[in-house]
Amino acid sequence: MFSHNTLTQKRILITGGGTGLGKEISRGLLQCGAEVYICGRRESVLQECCEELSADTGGKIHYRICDIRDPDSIEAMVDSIFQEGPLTGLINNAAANFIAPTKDLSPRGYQAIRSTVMDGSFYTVLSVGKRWIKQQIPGSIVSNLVTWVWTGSAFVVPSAMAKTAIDSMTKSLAVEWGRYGIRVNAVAPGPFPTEGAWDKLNPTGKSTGATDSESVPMRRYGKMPELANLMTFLQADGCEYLTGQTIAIDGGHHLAAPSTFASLADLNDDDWQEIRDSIKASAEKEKSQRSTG
Ligand SMILES: CCCCCCCCC/C=C/C(=O)SCCNC(=O)CCNC(=O)[C@H](O)C(C)(C)COP(=O)(O)OP(=O)(O)OC[C@H]1O[C@@H](n2cnc3c(N)ncnc32)[C@H](O)[C@@H]1OP(=O)(O)O
Ligand SMILES: NC(=O)C1=CN([C@@H]2O[C@H](COP(=O)(O)OP(=O)(O)OC[C@H]3O[C@@H](n4cnc5c(N)ncnc54)[C@H](OP(=O)(O)O)[C@@H]3O)[C@@H](O)[C@H]2O)C=CC1
Repeated sequence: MFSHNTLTQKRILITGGGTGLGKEISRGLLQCGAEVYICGRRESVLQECCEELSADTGGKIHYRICDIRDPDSIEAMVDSIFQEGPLTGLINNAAANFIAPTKDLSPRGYQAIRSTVMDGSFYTVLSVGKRWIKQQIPGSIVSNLVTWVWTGSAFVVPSAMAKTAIDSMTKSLAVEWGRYGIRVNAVAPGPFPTEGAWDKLNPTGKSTGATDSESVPMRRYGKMPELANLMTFLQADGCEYLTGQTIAIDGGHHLAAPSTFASLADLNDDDWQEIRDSIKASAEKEKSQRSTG
């Protein structure tokens, strides 16, 4: 779809780029000639991802350890990247999520999601955007959202709220920063199975609904190269007039309900306990690998 030099001269930071969708988007950007920076909290995961993608693509990929909930950590990361040369693009992809009945959420549970998805994306945009404005460099910001920005979703309320906030940031900043040549867009994927998301959203196989491919009009999950191609298009030159948009890539899912977790209302307390235990086991495994945060 694109040539190997579509993104030559582009230097793109993708948060949470060491796993899942972020890793496959990184692969796509590298195949088109971009230099890529990824970040996350687990050094071993980032290191392995860089080794694998550089061997597979021959492209230039670097990592930074960073907790995007901490604005100082972001500033240090962005500063060190700009010392090697300015970025041309930013992809807000890092996120946190788990399914839970909202009545069972503690303030800390809500904050864990909000601080990553809403605050983390905003802090990163601010850190990169203010440098672009000061240095008079144009740039492309793309946030990885979800179709719940239009539909909402039960049982993942903090995620739906925080993603919707970033949808609003996308529209607002497209206007405020248009005069600096900074484009601000977003994508809203439907289901693209990853270990990280499925461990937190369908841990026991009982939480179908949003994660069920049969309810997608195209009767299949998204394929990673499809999302990587959309991200490449939004980071490439040629359609700079495109800004302030959130583009769905979901096989028509949100136009043909249920693309949400509304159906989980049928689960009982025992189901929810089993789900919570399973999510906790996945989160603890990831935490034991963290270098920060
Ligand atoms: C359209 C179709 C699309 C199809 C479907 C796809 C939709 C995609 C939309 C978005 C998808 C994603 O974002 S998927 C991304 C998945 N990846 C991740 O989540 C990676 C990052 N995750 C994490 O860091 C952790 O898992 C997470 C728990 C969120 C945060 O870790 P922390 O160390 O910061 O926090 P902890 O101390 O463990 O927990 C903080 C509080 O949260 C509570 N908590 C933790 N798990 C809980 C649970 N299951 N139920 C209730 N509460 C829970 C704890 O009890 C704590 O509260 P107290 O008890 O009060 O202390
Ligand atoms: N999979 C799907 O079907 C869909 C996914 N999405 C979106 O795609 C994105 C990627 O999800 P997916 O790949 O499935 O899930 P993953 O769990 O694989 O990705 C989340 C990434 O974010 C990083 N991360 C989480 N918290 C922080 C933090 N505080 N600081 C820095 N990095 C952090 C994680 O790394 P680490 O733990 O090392 O910090 C991890 O690499 C998310 O924004 C998600 O909402 C949207 C719609 C559908």
